[in-house]
Amino acid sequence: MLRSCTAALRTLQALRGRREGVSPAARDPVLARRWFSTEKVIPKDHALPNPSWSKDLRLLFDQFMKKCEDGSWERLPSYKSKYTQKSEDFKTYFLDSKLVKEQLSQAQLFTRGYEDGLGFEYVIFYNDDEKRTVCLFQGGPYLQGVPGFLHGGAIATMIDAAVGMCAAIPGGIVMTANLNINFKRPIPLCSVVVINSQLDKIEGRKLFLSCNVRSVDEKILYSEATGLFIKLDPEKSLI
Ligand SMILES: CCCCCCCC/C=C\CCCCCCCC(=O)SCCNC(=O)CCNC(=O)[C@H](O)C(C)(C)COP(=O)(O)OP(=O)(O)OC[C@H]1O[C@@H](n2cnc3c(N)ncnc32)[C@H](O)[C@@H]1OP(=O)(O)O
Repeated sequence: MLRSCTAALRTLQALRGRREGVSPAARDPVLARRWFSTEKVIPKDHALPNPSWSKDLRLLFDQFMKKCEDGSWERLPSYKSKYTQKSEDFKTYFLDSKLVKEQLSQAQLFTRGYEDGLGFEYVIFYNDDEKRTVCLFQGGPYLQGVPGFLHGGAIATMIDAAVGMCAAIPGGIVMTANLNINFKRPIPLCSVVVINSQLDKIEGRKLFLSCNVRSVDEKILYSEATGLFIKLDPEKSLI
């Protein structure tokens, strides 16, 4: 655990050192391309391995990618701020266009706001026949609560995101109305856990889901949760 935390912190220090005294475009090739060329920037998909991923996370990732080959499972891509169809629909139906233009240009997904390895490293796989998701999650050193363990809010965030995706694929534009979590064992910082979520029932606009968080060898049950997600009504304002 300590070795992967140290590696993530060292990468951050190296990046910071490299940044001193250079212009933003000189240190960021993506930014440079945006400023100096008309070439379209391809947003980075964060649900793919990077050097901060531990051996456990890579092994599990490879296993699930194998399961994707026959089409029964699907890896869900994940972006910091790319506009997916769902988020565009959300903005169209539920947000004021002035607010979208003026205030959301800096916005990015909470779980993707950290540099590689320091915060939430995860990938979610979806099985449509079984209406369930599996999220492989490695919580980095900036998610600490009690020393050496993940903050409960970070665990809740990851559960919300994983269960939320399991609700959003069949449900469309949904929001969390209720999330009930039992924290049964503390999760060691920088370890890998598996978050299993499933859709239990749909009643009108209500989607009921359940979830458990386990160790890679499935021997430790870290948390259990249930969630209620509501499909938003485009006739109703959120504000
Ligand atoms: C998840 C994916 C989303 C995809 C879409 C965008 C794409 C973005 C891309 C990438 C996302 C990455 C993933 C992020 C994941 C994180 C998700 C979150 O954390 S969401 C933030 C926290 N949640 C809030 O802030 C909601 C605050 N609450 C509300 O705004 C309203 O309460 C809302 C919309 C949830 C429901 O309001 P109403 O007016 O539409 O519906 P009413 O009539 O109140 O309820 C409908 C039914 O549900 C029951 N209900 C509502 N809340 C309940 C509750 N808390 N407990 C029990 N029942 C409840 C009611 O009793 C009613 O039931 P009866 O139809 O009469 O049987």
